[in-house]
Amino acid sequence: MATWKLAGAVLRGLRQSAQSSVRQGGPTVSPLVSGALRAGNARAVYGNIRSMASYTRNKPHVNIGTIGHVDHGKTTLTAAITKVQATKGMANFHEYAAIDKAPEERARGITISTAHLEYETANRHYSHVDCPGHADYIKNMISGAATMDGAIIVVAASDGQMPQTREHLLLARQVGVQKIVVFVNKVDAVEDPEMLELVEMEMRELLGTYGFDSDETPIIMGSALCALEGRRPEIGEQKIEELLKAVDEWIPTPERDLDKPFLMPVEDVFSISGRGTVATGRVDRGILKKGEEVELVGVNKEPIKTTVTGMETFKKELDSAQAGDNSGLLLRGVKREDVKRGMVIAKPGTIKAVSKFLCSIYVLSKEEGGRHTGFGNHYRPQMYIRTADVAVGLKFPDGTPDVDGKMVNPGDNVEMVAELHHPMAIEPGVRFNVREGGRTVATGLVTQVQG
Ligand SMILES: Nc1nc2c(ncn2[C@@H]2O[C@H](COP(=O)(O)OP(=O)(O)OP(=O)(O)O)[C@@H](O)[C@H]2O)c(=O)[nH]1
Ligand SMILES: [Mg+2]
Repeated sequence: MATWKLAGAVLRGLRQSAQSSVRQGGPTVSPLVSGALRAGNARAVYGNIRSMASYTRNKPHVNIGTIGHVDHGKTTLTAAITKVQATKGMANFHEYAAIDKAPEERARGITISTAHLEYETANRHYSHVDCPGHADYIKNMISGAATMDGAIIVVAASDGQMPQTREHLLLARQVGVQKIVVFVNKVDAVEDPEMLELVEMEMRELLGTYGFDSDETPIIMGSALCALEGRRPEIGEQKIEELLKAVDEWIPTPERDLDKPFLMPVEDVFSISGRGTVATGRVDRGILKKGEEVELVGVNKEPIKTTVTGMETFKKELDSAQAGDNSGLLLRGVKREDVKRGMVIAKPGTIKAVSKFLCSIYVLSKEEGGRHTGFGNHYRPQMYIRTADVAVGLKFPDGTPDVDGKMVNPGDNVEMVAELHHPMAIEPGVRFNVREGGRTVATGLVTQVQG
């Protein structure tokens, strides 16, 4: 630990002279535009074709994705992976511009919405979500990460860890990602090999801080750009091979909850004219067959009843959607505007929309990127639950002495009562993040539903 801390200090010194490639935040996109962007991605999962191939479950399926600070090379790496796997017939090559395809993404050179794509290795079938690194779009990152079984964190060797390297590790952990593989990118742009060693030490320290295995986590160093451009295979293509091997070996195929009642949090929604509304997301638990009835739970007090008349994964037809699948469900008789990201699609009668619950909260310290000051009763931040984000009021439980004078300080663990602005599908054991003023300030767990 002591050496890591020291390494961190040395590295920070080194970096003062190094040029940072971090871009400044520009104007944010309007909700309308970002809605359109998201729908574009949902269409990767569900096509508008009536006759299509069926999805064959001949390999275990795992959901992964790229996370990390803005500009560190997540989209370039995603494109490079598909390029390398395409040469073996295990992927369709997605060019960089085909992943960041929205006009605003191209103009600003950043990822705004998540992009979903698929590829295979010899051992497994992967669904991959490329997340935005920019702090303004963390909402999209959280809902993308909520679908991952494991993640690749990309960190540029030229910059080392940056604010969203840390925040993404924290959020990934909090949404249930257990295992991470580190890709130290842009090694072509770094001349001093000592710099790479320091980045590795610093990343190991960070992994430990956020509850990941600091010693055993694989760290691969390479250049996504070289791999994509077919240059310097020793840091390009070969490193992509090493990365995929590490992902195959280090990220376990999760045990899926196939026996529990079906539940899928909605990540994206779009409509196909003449056919209906499609909701996409990663199935959390259970199995659903075509033609079965479901409920859309959340936002409204009462669920919306509907029937699933079609299901697909990456434009391939599914007979049933099961825990772990990244799927699109065609919903009968439901309007596009009635389905919202953050709702869940569940087996009827198995989960309720509630507004009020008891929770256990950990308030991040200043050093962890949290608040510098405490907060009191009736604190009103934004809560992120599964793929949802909703305004919340947090207050101390009834009977707390001196409620008006009581403060919760950074670094504290506290039990509080949460009241959501609108009801969501909540049950004990569900984890959430709390954000305010553009940063994550607390994480928590639902302990008891109150109504
Ligand atoms: N020198 C060098 N540049 C790279 C490498 N990988 C990516 N880049 C460049 O870094 C810039 C950012 O790459 P992106 O892949 O868009 O980064 P990102 O992490 O997806 O960025 P956001 O999604 O906006 O957070 C681009 O100009 C890339 O060409 C690399 O291995 N070496
Ligand atoms: Mg990107």
